[in-house]
Amino acid sequence: MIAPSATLQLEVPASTSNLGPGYDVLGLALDRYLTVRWEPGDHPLRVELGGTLGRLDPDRDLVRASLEEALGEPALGVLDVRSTVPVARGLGSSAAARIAGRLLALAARGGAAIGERPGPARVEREVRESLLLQVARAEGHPDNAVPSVVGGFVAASLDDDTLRWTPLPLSPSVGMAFAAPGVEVRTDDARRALPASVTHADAVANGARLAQLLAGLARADGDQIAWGLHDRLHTAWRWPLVPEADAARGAALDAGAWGVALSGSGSGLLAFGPVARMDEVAEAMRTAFAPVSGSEPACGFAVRRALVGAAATRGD
Ligand SMILES: Nc1ncnc2c1ncn2[C@@H]1O[C@H](COP(=O)(O)OP(=O)(O)OP(=O)(O)O)[C@@H](O)[C@H]1O
Ligand SMILES: N[C@@H](CCO)C(=O)O
Repeated sequence: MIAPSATLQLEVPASTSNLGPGYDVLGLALDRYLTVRWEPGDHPLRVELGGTLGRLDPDRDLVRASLEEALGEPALGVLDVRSTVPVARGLGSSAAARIAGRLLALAARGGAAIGERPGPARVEREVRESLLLQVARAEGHPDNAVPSVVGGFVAASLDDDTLRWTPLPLSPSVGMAFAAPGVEVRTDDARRALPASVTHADAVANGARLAQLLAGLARADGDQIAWGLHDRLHTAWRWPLVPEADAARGAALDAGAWGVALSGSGSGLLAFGPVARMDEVAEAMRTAFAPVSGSEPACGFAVRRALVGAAATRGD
């Protein structure tokens, strides 16, 4: 049984993924955060959940499960886990939780990953690559894990258990807004909804859109982004899982967005447009989702890219 020698605290940014045709490849860290604090103690680990995690069962917390899996033994003390990332809405909450648990385990074992210096401490390179591989394997895809650990906009792939990733340019003039209905879409379910194969024509068309999307995002070309967001690998099968998705996309476009894609596997949508329009776009989408009755109210907010990935933060 193990507890940290001093309080450990870290934050992990949310991530949106796919961005239309970049299925299982494109990922972007966003400025919503999972914050975790592990305090020493000599009693069995007590988990306290807050923010968007308040409805979850502390006994089945994914941060704790990842921490204890990585430790290989039970943890002691108090684990305070709170989040501003909506759960099962397409913002990579599960990847963030897995990253947090593994980073805490590394720090408790004396790894230099986090917690040794005051203020933000980035993850060391070797530790980072190993962590990325573990989380990408656990998730089954790398497009949430990579941006949440390294920050920014990335392309990532996990082929034959080899992880490759590269940063990508994103113009600061590209604004983004996220909104989701009150119902969740679990990634496992959304992956099961996909066909086993797609046509050659669809694969070619997707590559063409992806290339245009990346060029458009690099230089904030709204028309190019709008054209590039059309996807033929996953969206057609998942869009029907999101109630009022057509209404929310229409509302976003009416409010000035260039284009809209599923965020991750849904149920959230991510809109792109001029930075100055994004509060209104988010509110328009949220309003369109509001009539959907679910476990929680609809949400909507403008988002910005998070340049810094998972990092230690100074405790109180
Ligand atoms: N801290 C946590 N503790 C326990 N379970 C969590 C935690 N964070 C997320 N989860 C679980 O992860 C699941 C959501 O993960 P899922 O991969 O389906 O969606 P997501 O990661 O929020 O979005 P996406 O993968 O589409 O970007 C939920 O079932 C939720 O219970
Ligand atoms: N690329 C993954 C992201 C899920 O967060 C999917 O679309 O299933």
